[in-house]
Amino acid sequence: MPVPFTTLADFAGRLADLPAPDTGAIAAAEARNGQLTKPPGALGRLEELAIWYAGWRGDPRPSLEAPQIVVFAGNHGIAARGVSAFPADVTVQMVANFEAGGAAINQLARAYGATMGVVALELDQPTADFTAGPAMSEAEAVAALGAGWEAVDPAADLFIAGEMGIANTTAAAAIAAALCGGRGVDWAGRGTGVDAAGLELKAAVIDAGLAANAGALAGQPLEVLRCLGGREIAAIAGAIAAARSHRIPVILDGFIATSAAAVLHAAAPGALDHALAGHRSAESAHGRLLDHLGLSPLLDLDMRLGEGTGAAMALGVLRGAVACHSGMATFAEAGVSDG
Ligand SMILES: O=C(O)c1ccc[n+]([C@@H]2O[C@H](COP(=O)([O-])O)[C@@H](O)[C@H]2O)c1
Ligand SMILES: Cc1cc2nc[nH]c2cc1C
Repeated sequence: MPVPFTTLADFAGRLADLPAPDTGAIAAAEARNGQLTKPPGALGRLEELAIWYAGWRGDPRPSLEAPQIVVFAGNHGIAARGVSAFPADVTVQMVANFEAGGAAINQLARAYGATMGVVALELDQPTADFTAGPAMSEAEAVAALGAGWEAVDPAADLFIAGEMGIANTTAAAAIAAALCGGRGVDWAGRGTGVDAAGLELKAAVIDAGLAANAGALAGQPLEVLRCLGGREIAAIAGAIAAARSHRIPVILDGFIATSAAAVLHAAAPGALDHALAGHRSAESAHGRLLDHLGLSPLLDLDMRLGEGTGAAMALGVLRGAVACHSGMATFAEAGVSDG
């Protein structure tokens, strides 16, 4: 899909003009839900999910046939500070693994019938170390937002953005601190499995990043993304916005994907109305970030892999919700007494 912005201000303008769900489809889906052969409310949250999906697809009896998963990969200058349990080379190595079909997300995409693509973002050019200044120039941030925007297939009927980037839990935590308040210690987690000393180091790196970029951060969510984010995080923000422009519902993955979503929420309240939280990651601050966004995760499976894996598991739940809503008989059709 062609990229309709060339500056961060343009992108902010797109966020100010987002489509709403189809209220007629929501009303008709609610009416249908009330006639299906089950006690009222007996499918619990599945009912709310199916009605939400119907609204965004503009169809009171929708199908979910073309889910798309894209994994965005980026490298981070702060990786050189030792904030991850793994070396930065793992990012490019995992991209090869995604392309060969050997990663967890490849298996889950197949299991739940989604297409799966990988977008590697300038892996040989890590972002700048944000403890010394902005991670990205405006041109770099816009290019990454645009790569995410372009990756969304307008024909998809559900979108999941996954990510891969050694050190990106530190970037995500810095974004969360800048947007929600607090310090490094409040948002740093174990990521790929750092020890207690690693956790302390992460908190210090986040604090240094907040201090080094303080001038740019105040009240400017897209500046937070540029100064503290990574290319894959910016690409996820661009992809979530592109999906919204096509009324394609989104399932958010873990802590890093949610930090990208949080930037959109801060820039334009309501920008995440087409997104649901797929799961709560075991990354310690993820639950708090979801609370800040007013999102209630569908699953809590102690996962902390990223790649889109938690969201892919939730796709199975959404598929079930839509199948029941659109496939069940009504009381009248089935000749069942409706009490
Ligand atoms: O999705 C999550 O919540 C999540 C939590 C912890 C780690 N990860 C993944 O692990 C990598 C980042 O961890 P780290 O320790 O290098 O910052 C990155 O590739 C993420 O996909 C992902
Ligand atoms: C092996 C490995 C796989 C991953 N997938 C997402 N993040 C990851 C981090 C590591 C270290």
